[in-house]
Amino acid sequence: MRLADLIQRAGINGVDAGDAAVTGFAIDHRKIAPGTVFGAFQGAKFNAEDFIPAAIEAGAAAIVARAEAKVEGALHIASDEPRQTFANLAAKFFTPVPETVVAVTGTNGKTSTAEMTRQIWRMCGERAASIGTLGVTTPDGSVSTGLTTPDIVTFLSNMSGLAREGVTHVAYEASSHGLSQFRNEGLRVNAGAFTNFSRDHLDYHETMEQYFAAKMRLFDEVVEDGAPAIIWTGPKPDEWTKRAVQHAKRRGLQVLTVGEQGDFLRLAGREATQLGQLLAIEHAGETKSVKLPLIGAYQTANALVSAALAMATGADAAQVFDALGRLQPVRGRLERAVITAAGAPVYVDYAHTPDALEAATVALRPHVDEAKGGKLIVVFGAGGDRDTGKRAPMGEVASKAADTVIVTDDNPRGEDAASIRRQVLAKAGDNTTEIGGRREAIAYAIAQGSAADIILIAGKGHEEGQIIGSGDNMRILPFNDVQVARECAAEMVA
Ligand SMILES: CC(=O)N[C@H]1[C@@H](OP(=O)(O)OP(=O)(O)OC[C@H]2O[C@@H](n3ccc(=O)[nH]c3=O)[C@H](O)[C@@H]2O)O[C@H](CO)[C@@H](O)[C@@H]1O[C@H](C)C(=O)N[C@@H](C)C(=O)N[C@H](CCC(=O)O)C(=O)O
Ligand SMILES: Nc1ncnc2c1ncn2[C@@H]1O[C@H](COP(=O)(O)OP(=O)(O)OP(=O)(O)O)[C@@H](O)[C@H]1O
Ligand SMILES: N[C@H](CCC[C@H](N)C(=O)O)C(=O)O
Ligand SMILES: [Mg+2]
Repeated sequence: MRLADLIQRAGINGVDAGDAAVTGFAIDHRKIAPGTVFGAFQGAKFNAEDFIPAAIEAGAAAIVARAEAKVEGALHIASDEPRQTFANLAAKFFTPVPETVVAVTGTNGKTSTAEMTRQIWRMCGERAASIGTLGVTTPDGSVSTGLTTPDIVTFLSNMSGLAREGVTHVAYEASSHGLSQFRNEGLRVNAGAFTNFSRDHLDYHETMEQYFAAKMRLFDEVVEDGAPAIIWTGPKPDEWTKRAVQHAKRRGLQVLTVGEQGDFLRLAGREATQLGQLLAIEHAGETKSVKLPLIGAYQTANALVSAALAMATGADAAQVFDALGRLQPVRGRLERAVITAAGAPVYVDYAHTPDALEAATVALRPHVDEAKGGKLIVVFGAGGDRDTGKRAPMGEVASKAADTVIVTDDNPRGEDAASIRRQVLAKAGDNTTEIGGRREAIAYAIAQGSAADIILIAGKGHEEGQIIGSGDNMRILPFNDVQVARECAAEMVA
């Protein structure tokens, strides 16, 4: 492929690439082969501009970097926003791409929504895939990628790989890190969704304003002109929701609100049943009744946003409503791991923000048999090397929402686990106990649980390991909450 053609198609002016050919794209200088275009970005740990000479030595055909970067011996594609320019250029190389691509952002619910959108499409007969925290899920299986948002080269090559395998519909999760680092764009995005906004990741974004601005790049820049913007609006739309609507309107997108206050899909009624929820949904002047086979208000929210994404990109409404009734649970999201010998149901949930802990406990509270003196028992911790300011609010929320709370460890990474627990405990009430080892904490909760109780193990969801240490000392010890809960329940019987 000729570099000059890619440059022209990406709308980059003032660069003469001559006859140079392109063989690939890389953002890591160690992955350069002759003919590769190297994106040399300034990162949190490295300034890849330092690796430009080595990249050229290895045969880089061109370097996308700031104008100030020193490039000698290869074409310099200079840009004020090298990551964005690189994404746009690479996207012209990695083709074809799936016909229908949608992106989901928000603090909580991105993975669930991307995954449910994939399921709905599949039930509508499309070959669909999703990309996010759970990895890449295709019609043929799933592969874990480690990060919610892969790097831009992996993202774009995955997209074209999926298209080549015949996948026509992809829903991907646009994290704030990914959006602010231009890690998932360049290709046409047909619709975008915003689930909700609350505290998280302030270690990286510093302020709520900056965190919100990162998310709003989805509506401001990433989705195509005039695209549908699906926005969740709960019973009382908060300021962030209103601002998301403003962003979408300002860009001229087609705003489709969903929820108790929604215009496109209005949640007119929601009743908890033993195994799910009975929903009344208004759409296009008609009210449909849907038996959602999942519990918890938050799962209704994600299911409806997914339904709207599918409908807004061409799926038949009747088929979508039918699919809602057949949704499969999303791994690690209010997943019932086991019922103990004493009869206590144990749920695993990926809640790792104050808002998510609230949502998960609200979802489970109705299942506690209060008439029989049942308790909601919650085990959770907060991750190391992540937003420290969310820790005390998480402890406070859990101790208010649950009857018994056990604060334990969740991926301490490079931090001292005991110090993280202390921060979580700062505003927690007397109903809170501290047990460092996560297995011991889970065993303790399970030993307490009776048939009237509900046990919630929060924070790790689908994760398969406990991350301890950082840098060269980082280790991932195998750990899966569902499996450990089952083991602890079995040990009690033995
Ligand atoms: C803070 C952060 O987001 N970092 C991500 C970011 O790194 P960075 O650009 O700052 O990279 P860097 O390590 O400083 O290196 C700068 C550049 O030098 C290059 N390099 C580096 C070394 C070398 O020898 N040669 C070389 O060329 C690197 O490839 C990179 O392009 O870009 C990298 C590649 O795209 C990511 O792997 C990396 O994720 C790190 C590992 C990470 O932990 N990220 C987490 C926080 C994250 O992004 N999480 C969100 C989930 C959030 C959520 O779900 O709520 C996600 O979307 O996954
Ligand atoms: N719509 C929602 N409203 C409030 N809380 C939610 C919502 N959806 C999910 N949650 C909570 O957030 C947790 C994580 O859900 P999910 O993995 O779908 O979110 P995410 O946005 O992808 O998270 P991450 O940022 O870690 O990738 C759930 O286990 C639940 O506790
Ligand atoms: N995507 C989130 C996941 C957090 C999960 C929790 N188990 C933790 O380690 O904090 C993050 O990287 O912040
Ligand atoms: Mg996710």
